[in-house]
Amino acid sequence: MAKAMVAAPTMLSRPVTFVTGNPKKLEEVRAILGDSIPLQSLKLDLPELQGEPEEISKDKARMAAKEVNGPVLVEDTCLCFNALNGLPGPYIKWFLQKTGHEGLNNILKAYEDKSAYALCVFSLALGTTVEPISFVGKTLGKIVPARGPPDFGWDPIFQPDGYEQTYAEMPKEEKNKISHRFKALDKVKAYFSAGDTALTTDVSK
Ligand SMILES: O=c1[nH]c(=O)c2ncn([C@@H]3O[C@H](COP(=O)(O)OP(=O)(O)OP(=O)(O)O)[C@@H](O)[C@H]3O)c2[nH]1
Ligand SMILES: [Mg+2]
Repeated sequence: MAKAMVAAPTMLSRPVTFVTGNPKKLEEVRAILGDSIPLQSLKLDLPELQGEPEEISKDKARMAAKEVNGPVLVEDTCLCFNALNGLPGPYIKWFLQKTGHEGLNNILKAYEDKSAYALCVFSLALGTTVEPISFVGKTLGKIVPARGPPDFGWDPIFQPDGYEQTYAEMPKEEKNKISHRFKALDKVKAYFSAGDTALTTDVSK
Protein backbone atom coordinates (compact mmCIF):
# COMPACT_ATOMS: atom_id res chain seq x y z
CA MET A 1 0.00 0.00 0.00
CA ALA A 2 1.34 3.44 -0.94
CA LYS A 3 2.36 5.58 2.00
CA ALA A 4 0.71 9.00 2.35
CA MET A 5 3.23 11.71 1.56
CA VAL A 6 3.56 14.26 4.33
CA ALA A 7 5.48 17.39 3.34
CA ALA A 8 8.21 18.21 5.83
CA PRO A 9 7.82 21.70 7.31
CA THR A 10 10.24 24.41 6.24
CA MET A 11 12.54 24.71 9.25
CA LEU A 12 13.77 28.20 9.94
CA SER A 13 17.33 28.19 11.19
CA ARG A 14 16.84 31.56 12.89
CA PRO A 15 13.95 33.21 14.71
CA VAL A 16 11.89 35.78 12.84
CA THR A 17 13.10 39.39 13.19
CA PHE A 18 10.36 42.01 13.44
CA VAL A 19 11.79 45.09 11.72
CA THR A 20 10.27 48.47 12.60
CA GLY A 21 11.38 51.96 13.47
CA ASN A 22 8.30 52.41 15.68
CA PRO A 23 8.63 51.38 19.35
CA LYS A 24 4.84 51.62 19.99
CA LYS A 25 4.18 49.06 17.25
CA LEU A 26 6.79 46.77 18.75
CA GLU A 27 5.20 47.12 22.20
CA GLU A 28 1.80 46.07 20.82
CA VAL A 29 3.21 43.23 18.72
CA ARG A 30 4.97 41.84 21.79
CA ALA A 31 1.85 42.21 23.96
CA ILE A 32 -0.36 40.50 21.35
CA LEU A 33 2.00 37.66 20.42
CA GLY A 34 3.28 36.89 23.92
CA ASP A 35 5.54 33.89 23.45
CA SER A 36 3.40 32.31 20.71
CA ILE A 37 6.06 33.06 18.08
CA PRO A 38 9.76 33.38 18.93
CA LEU A 39 10.58 36.87 17.78
CA GLN A 40 13.47 39.26 17.97
CA SER A 41 13.34 42.86 16.82
CA LEU A 42 15.46 45.30 14.89
CA LYS A 43 14.92 49.06 14.99
CA LEU A 44 15.17 50.25 11.42
CA ASP A 45 13.05 52.82 9.62
CA LEU A 46 12.95 51.43 6.09
CA PRO A 47 12.08 53.60 3.09
CA GLU A 48 8.58 52.98 1.74
CA LEU A 49 7.15 52.71 -1.76
CA GLN A 50 4.12 54.68 -2.82
CA GLY A 51 1.13 52.58 -3.81
CA GLU A 52 -1.23 49.97 -2.41
CA PRO A 53 -0.74 48.89 1.23
CA GLU A 54 0.06 45.25 0.43
CA GLU A 55 2.74 46.20 -2.11
CA ILE A 56 4.29 48.70 0.31
CA SER A 57 4.38 46.09 3.06
CA LYS A 58 5.82 43.34 0.81
CA ASP A 59 8.48 45.68 -0.51
CA LYS A 60 9.44 46.56 3.07
CA ALA A 61 9.73 42.83 3.83
CA ARG A 62 12.06 42.29 0.85
CA MET A 63 14.30 45.15 2.02
CA ALA A 64 14.24 43.96 5.63
CA ALA A 65 15.16 40.40 4.60
CA LYS A 66 18.21 41.77 2.78
CA GLU A 67 19.23 43.83 5.82
CA VAL A 68 18.81 40.92 8.23
CA ASN A 69 19.81 38.20 5.78
CA GLY A 70 17.19 35.92 7.32
CA PRO A 71 13.47 35.57 8.09
CA VAL A 72 11.69 38.86 8.81
CA LEU A 73 8.29 40.24 9.68
CA VAL A 74 7.33 43.86 8.94
CA GLU A 75 4.07 45.76 8.92
CA ASP A 76 2.56 48.77 7.31
CA THR A 77 -0.36 50.57 8.94
CA CYS A 78 -2.93 52.71 7.16
CA LEU A 79 -5.74 54.95 8.37
CA CYS A 80 -8.32 55.14 5.60
CA PHE A 81 -11.18 57.65 5.31
CA ASN A 82 -14.14 56.33 3.33
CA ALA A 83 -15.06 59.86 2.19
CA LEU A 84 -11.63 60.01 0.52
CA ASN A 85 -11.78 56.51 -1.01
CA GLY A 86 -9.20 55.20 1.45
CA LEU A 87 -6.79 58.13 1.72
CA PRO A 88 -4.66 59.14 3.63
CA GLY A 89 -4.17 55.34 3.87
CA PRO A 90 -0.44 54.50 3.85
CA TYR A 91 0.43 58.22 3.88
CA ILE A 92 -1.18 58.76 7.30
CA LYS A 93 2.21 59.13 8.98
CA TRP A 94 2.97 62.29 6.98
CA PHE A 95 -0.56 63.70 7.24
CA LEU A 96 -0.44 63.21 11.00
CA GLN A 97 3.00 64.76 11.28
CA LYS A 98 2.08 67.81 9.19
CA THR A 99 -1.56 68.46 10.14
CA GLY A 100 -2.03 66.77 13.54
CA HIS A 101 -5.28 65.40 14.96
CA GLU A 102 -7.10 68.66 14.30
CA GLY A 103 -6.02 68.82 10.67
CA LEU A 104 -7.21 65.25 10.09
CA ASN A 105 -10.61 66.16 11.56
CA ASN A 106 -10.70 69.34 9.48
CA ILE A 107 -10.15 67.40 6.25
CA LEU A 108 -13.38 65.51 6.97
CA LYS A 109 -15.36 68.71 7.72
CA ALA A 110 -16.03 68.88 3.98
CA TYR A 111 -17.85 65.53 4.15
CA GLU A 112 -20.76 64.09 6.04
CA ASP A 113 -19.20 60.64 6.12
CA LYS A 114 -16.70 60.41 9.01
CA SER A 115 -16.33 56.63 8.75
CA ALA A 116 -12.84 55.20 8.53
CA TYR A 117 -10.91 51.99 8.97
CA ALA A 118 -7.56 51.07 10.43
CA LEU A 119 -5.66 48.61 8.30
CA CYS A 120 -2.60 46.62 9.17
CA VAL A 121 -0.64 44.58 6.64
CA PHE A 122 2.04 42.31 8.06
CA SER A 123 4.44 40.74 5.57
CA LEU A 124 6.59 37.76 6.32
CA ALA A 125 9.66 37.01 4.22
CA LEU A 126 11.25 33.70 5.14
CA GLY A 127 14.49 34.67 3.39
CA THR A 128 15.99 36.92 0.74
CA THR A 129 14.93 34.69 -2.15
CA VAL A 130 11.41 33.87 -0.97
CA GLU A 131 8.41 35.95 -2.02
CA PRO A 132 6.81 37.60 1.07
CA ILE A 133 3.35 36.53 2.28
CA SER A 134 0.91 39.12 3.65
CA PHE A 135 -1.64 39.02 6.49
CA VAL A 136 -4.26 41.78 6.66
CA GLY A 137 -6.29 43.02 9.63
CA LYS A 138 -8.97 45.70 9.45
CA THR A 139 -11.00 47.47 12.14
CA LEU A 140 -13.92 49.73 11.22
CA GLY A 141 -14.67 52.96 13.03
CA LYS A 142 -14.97 56.72 12.67
CA ILE A 143 -12.84 59.85 13.00
CA VAL A 144 -13.66 62.03 16.02
CA PRO A 145 -12.07 65.08 17.72
CA ALA A 146 -9.11 63.84 19.78
CA ARG A 147 -9.89 62.17 23.12
CA GLY A 148 -7.48 60.29 25.37
CA PRO A 149 -3.72 60.29 25.93
CA PRO A 150 -1.69 61.21 22.83
CA ASP A 151 0.77 58.31 23.31
CA PHE A 152 0.46 56.64 19.96
CA GLY A 153 -0.16 58.25 16.55
CA TRP A 154 -3.80 58.71 15.64
CA ASP A 155 -5.25 56.54 18.46
CA PRO A 156 -7.04 59.61 20.01
CA ILE A 157 -9.09 60.32 16.85
CA PHE A 158 -10.11 56.74 15.95
CA GLN A 159 -13.26 55.40 17.60
CA PRO A 160 -13.91 51.77 16.64
CA ASP A 161 -17.48 50.75 15.78
CA GLY A 162 -19.44 49.48 18.79
CA TYR A 163 -17.35 51.48 21.29
CA GLU A 164 -17.85 54.82 23.01
CA GLN A 165 -14.10 55.18 23.56
CA THR A 166 -11.34 56.02 21.12
CA TYR A 167 -8.41 53.60 20.81
CA ALA A 168 -6.45 56.03 23.03
CA GLU A 169 -9.11 56.00 25.78
CA MET A 170 -9.33 52.21 25.90
CA PRO A 171 -7.19 50.15 28.22
CA LYS A 172 -4.30 48.76 26.13
CA GLU A 173 -5.53 45.18 26.63
CA GLU A 174 -8.91 46.14 25.16
CA LYS A 175 -7.38 47.77 22.06
CA ASN A 176 -5.16 44.72 21.60
CA LYS A 177 -8.25 42.46 21.51
CA ILE A 178 -10.02 44.28 18.69
CA SER A 179 -7.38 46.22 16.80
CA HIS A 180 -6.31 46.02 13.16
CA ARG A 181 -2.93 44.82 14.47
CA PHE A 182 -4.50 42.06 16.59
CA LYS A 183 -6.57 40.78 13.66
CA ALA A 184 -3.58 40.64 11.32
CA LEU A 185 -1.37 38.96 13.93
CA ASP A 186 -4.05 36.35 14.55
CA LYS A 187 -3.56 35.29 10.91
CA VAL A 188 0.23 35.27 11.34
CA LYS A 189 -0.18 32.98 14.37
CA ALA A 190 -2.55 30.71 12.44
CA TYR A 191 0.01 30.46 9.63
CA PHE A 192 2.70 29.24 11.99
CA SER A 193 0.41 26.92 13.93
CA ALA A 194 -0.69 25.30 10.64
CA GLY A 195 2.80 23.78 10.78
CA ASP A 196 4.13 24.30 7.25
CA THR A 197 6.90 26.41 8.71
CA ALA A 198 8.60 25.37 11.91
CA LEU A 199 10.35 27.93 14.05
CA THR A 200 13.48 27.70 16.08
CA THR A 201 13.02 28.99 19.60
CA ASP A 202 16.65 30.00 19.98
CA VAL A 203 16.46 33.78 19.90
CA SER A 204 20.20 34.09 20.57
CA LYS A 205 20.91 33.19 16.93
O1 LIG B 1 -2.70 55.65 16.66
C1 LIG B 1 -2.12 54.76 16.08
N1 LIG B 1 -2.45 53.48 16.38
C2 LIG B 1 -1.90 52.40 15.79
O2 LIG B 1 -2.23 51.27 16.09
C3 LIG B 1 -0.90 52.70 14.82
N2 LIG B 1 -0.11 51.93 14.08
C4 LIG B 1 0.67 52.75 13.36
N3 LIG B 1 0.40 54.03 13.64
C5 LIG B 1 0.95 55.25 13.03
O3 LIG B 1 0.52 55.28 11.68
C6 LIG B 1 1.62 55.54 10.82
C7 LIG B 1 1.91 54.28 10.07
O4 LIG B 1 3.06 54.35 9.28
P1 LIG B 1 4.01 53.10 9.15
O5 LIG B 1 3.22 51.84 9.11
O6 LIG B 1 4.95 53.35 8.04
O7 LIG B 1 4.79 53.08 10.55
P2 LIG B 1 6.20 53.65 11.02
O8 LIG B 1 6.91 54.32 9.89
O9 LIG B 1 6.01 54.44 12.26
O10 LIG B 1 6.98 52.32 11.43
P3 LIG B 1 7.70 51.24 10.46
O11 LIG B 1 7.28 51.52 9.07
O12 LIG B 1 9.16 51.43 10.67
O13 LIG B 1 7.21 49.91 10.96
C8 LIG B 1 2.74 56.01 11.75
O14 LIG B 1 2.61 57.39 11.97
C9 LIG B 1 2.44 55.25 13.03
O15 LIG B 1 2.93 55.91 14.20
C10 LIG B 1 -0.56 54.02 14.56
N4 LIG B 1 -1.16 55.05 15.18
MG1 LIG C 1 7.07 53.43 8.09
